[in-house]
Formats: sequence, C-alpha cells, structure tokens
Amino acid sequence: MLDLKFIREHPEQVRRAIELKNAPLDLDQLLALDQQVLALKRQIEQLQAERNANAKAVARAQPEEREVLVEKGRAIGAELARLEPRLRELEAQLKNLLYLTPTLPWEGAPVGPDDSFNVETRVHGNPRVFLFEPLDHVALIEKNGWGDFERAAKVSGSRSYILRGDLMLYELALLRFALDRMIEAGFTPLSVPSLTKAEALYGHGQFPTGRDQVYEVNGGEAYLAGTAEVLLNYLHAGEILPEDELPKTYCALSPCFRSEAGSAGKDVRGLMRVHQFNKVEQYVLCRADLEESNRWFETMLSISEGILQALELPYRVVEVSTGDMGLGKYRQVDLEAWVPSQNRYRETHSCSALLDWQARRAGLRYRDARGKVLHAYTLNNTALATPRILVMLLENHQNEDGTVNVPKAVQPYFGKERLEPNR
Ligand SMILES: Nc1ncnc2c1ncn2[C@@H]1O[C@H](COS(=O)(=O)NC(=O)[C@@H](N)CO)[C@@H](O)[C@H]1O
Repeated sequence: MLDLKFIREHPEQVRRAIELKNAPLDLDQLLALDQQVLALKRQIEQLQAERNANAKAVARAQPEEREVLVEKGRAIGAELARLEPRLRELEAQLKNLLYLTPTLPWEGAPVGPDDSFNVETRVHGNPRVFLFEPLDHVALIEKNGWGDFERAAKVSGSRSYILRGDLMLYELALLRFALDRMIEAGFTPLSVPSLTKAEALYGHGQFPTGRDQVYEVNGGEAYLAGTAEVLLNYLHAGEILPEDELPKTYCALSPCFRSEAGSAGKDVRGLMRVHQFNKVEQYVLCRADLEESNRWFETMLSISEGILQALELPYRVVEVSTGDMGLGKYRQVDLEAWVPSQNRYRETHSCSALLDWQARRAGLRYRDARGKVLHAYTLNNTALATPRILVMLLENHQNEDGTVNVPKAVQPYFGKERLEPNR
C-alpha cells in the first residue's frame, strides 16, 4: 500500500498507477474519506482540550459554579464517546481503501491490461528437435510407473498428484539442488510453516484482492499460504531493524497451497497446475534504496536463470505488463521454460520488486544511520517450484526408450544419470 502523505501530494501519479494496473480503487473516495478522518480527528482533539481545560476549571471552581462545570464536562465526554467509535470506523474504511492503492510500475514495464502484453526480452537455448515422437509428461509417467494420477484423485481430489520411485526421489533432489544454489548465493535457508494468519496475508498483498485463491482452515483460524513469501514477508512485521542488519536474504522450502479459483479447464492434466506443490523461494528485505533494490532484482533473477541453465532447459525471459503484474509490483520478470508437448514456453519462475508496498502493509521498518525510521523495500523470486518443473524436465530430457536423462548438475543429488522405470 502507498504512503497516505504521498497520495495527498501526488494524486495524479496514483491515478496513473490505478489506470495502468486497472486497480479496483476510486481515488476520489479515498481522498474524501481521508479529509473526513482528518476533520474528525481535529474535532476530537479540540474536545479533548476543552475537557482537560474544563477539568482544571472544575478543580479551581467556587462551590456554586461547580455543578455547571461538572455538567459541561459530562456533555463533552458524551460527545467524545459518540465521535471516537465513528473515527475508528472511518479509519478502518480508509485502511481498506489504502490496501488497494497500487505501486507505480517502473518506466520499462510494457503497458497493457493482461499477460498478452508481456514482452519476451531474451531467449536462452533452443527447443530440441526430436528424432522420435516424444511423449508428454503424463504419458512418460504412466509408461514408467513414476506416478499415479487416478489414485491421487481418489485420495485427494482434483489437481493432485502422486509421484513414485525415481520421480519422487528426483523431486527431492531438485529441491535440495535449488536450496544449495541459494545458500551458495549467500541466502539463509529457512523452513517455514504453510499455516499462516490473515495479518500475514494482508501484509503480503494476497488479501484482500486474492482471497479466493487461499484455503481457509477452521473458519479462518488459520490459512494455507500459497507461497513461503507470505511467511517470510511477515517474519519481521512490527520490528524496527537496525540498518546494519539489512539486507535480510532468505530462501525457504515450503509446501504451497492454492485453490486455483478461476483456472477451471486450464492445465487440468498432470503436474502443471496443482492445489499443493513445493517451492524453494527467494526473499530479500533491503534498505529503501532503488539502486539496491534493482541490484537485488538482477541478482535474484540471475540465480534462477542459472538454475534453469543447470537444468539444461531452453527458456525465455519475459517482462511482465502493468496489467498482469498486480497491484504491488514495481517490476516483475517471469522465466518460462519450453514445453515440447505444448510447443510453447510456460512460466516456471516469477521475480518481483515491490519497493515499500509490502513493507507498509506488514510494518517492515528499519532505523537508518541518522536514526530515521523508514519502511524497507522487499523483493521475491522463485528458486524452483516442483512438480511443474518436472513437466519440462521429463519432456525435454526424454530418451526414445522412455527413460529420462538427469542434468549433470543434479546427478550428484539424484545419484544416477537417468530416471528408470519403476519395477
Ligand atoms: N498451482 C500451481 N501448481 C504448480 N506450480 C505452481 C502453481 N502456482 C504457481 N506455481 C509455480 O510457482 C511459481 C511461483 O508462483 S508465483 O505465484 O508466480 N510467484 C510466487 O509465488 C512468488 N512468491 C515467487 O516465487 C510459478 O512460476 C510456478 O512455477
């Protein structure tokens, strides 16, 4: 969310951001509400001053005038008792509108309402030319006994999966490989819960607009996070960090849960889009400095590109449009790896910089060298998400006999050069 002071002073910039991101926000309503809150605050402060002055007058009063002053004090108290709940109600309404204020995207973001305006900026590697008819990932899994979609549906419902034998071990090998890449880059590895709180989801930005994507537990007692980013982003909520403790650089492996509401009919077969998946997440909390944020953005993106290169997958880099990146993003770049059976690239990584949009929501602050307290900047990116990446790995690295080669970088983690059929 944006700084109210900034909104008051630069309404035209906020209006531009609302337009670029198609934000569900009426800025005039927010500004009017802000004025109402300010006026009511002044009125309450005025009454509190009168009540204090009146209390002093009562203490000094002659007996015959006391009663009148006491009555006056009671009347002021009654008026305050009426106005203070009203102020809290208006402030809650204002906060709900502030949650919808969008970050102004960087000037290089393609302007457009959806992902059809995303722009391919770089391509790495070339799609393989097969000398035999390749199988898609579901056929490879069924041919080799590497999983069981039917029984997964029986035990878990739609958009679920069971991996068996070599493929199950391959998923674990890939996640550890990705974690090691993050640790080599200096990120602190954490395991974090997936069970989270509404405050963390508001702090992240998933609430209020993306609430329908989140599974609720026990009527809202807890929620299942769609990404470790939600937990990592709330770790330091409410704290004031010393500047010399920044940047915080975390990587976390966690199960991720998504209802995929609105994705009916999309990727319904196999491993591409499931309700529960695993992800190694990259997260940075740094000083409120655009240069530093941009450097972290490039660093996090290059780590993910390094991972895709180590997995020997053809991929492309995509600059995400203003309408597709979401309310909080300053900049978002996705990596998309080649899927032979679909003859197109599909998203595997998503790298985002949000300036202080999340920090203002979650109360992420630090004290700088001069003692000034500032909201931090946050960034996040995918290091590796399974099982989606298995779609690309199985299909791109398959042999004619249905076995699948393991990229050299992962062989030490998997222990073999190839995935073999499950006996
Ligand atoms: N329903 C899903 N099933 C399988 N994989 C998914 C699903 N949703 C997302 N992913 C994977 O998780 C990656 C990151 O998801 S994201 O929503 O784009 N971005 C985030 O979650 C950020 N925290 C960066 O990781 C995606 O690029 C994709 O590879």
